[in-house]
Amino acid sequence: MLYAVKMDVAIPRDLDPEVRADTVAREKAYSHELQRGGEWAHIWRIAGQYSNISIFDVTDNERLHEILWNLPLFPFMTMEITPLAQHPSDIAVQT
Ligand SMILES: O=C(O)CC1=CCC(=O)O1
Repeated sequence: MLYAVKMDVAIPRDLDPEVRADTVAREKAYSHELQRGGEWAHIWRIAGQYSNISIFDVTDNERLHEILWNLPLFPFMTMEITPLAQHPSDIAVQT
């Protein structure tokens, strides 16, 4: 199942700089691991914002929840999740 996830990051300005750097580094490593495994299919920066739009290719809602819940930056994010279905006009899937 495919999902588009918009993640808006808001790290408190008074967070200890070492904790911030460690959390961001762990977020990157976690994301890379999931990208290599194929479940985090795309990640795009939204220009001018500390936000991204990502595409996840996962088995079900529970797996998506598990992935998102375990993001190191999860406590500092708000998310908007959109389930995706094939579009009938997509030439890649027309028969
Ligand atoms: O910077 C972001 O948009 C948050 C984030 C998600 C994966 C990652 O490495 O950073």
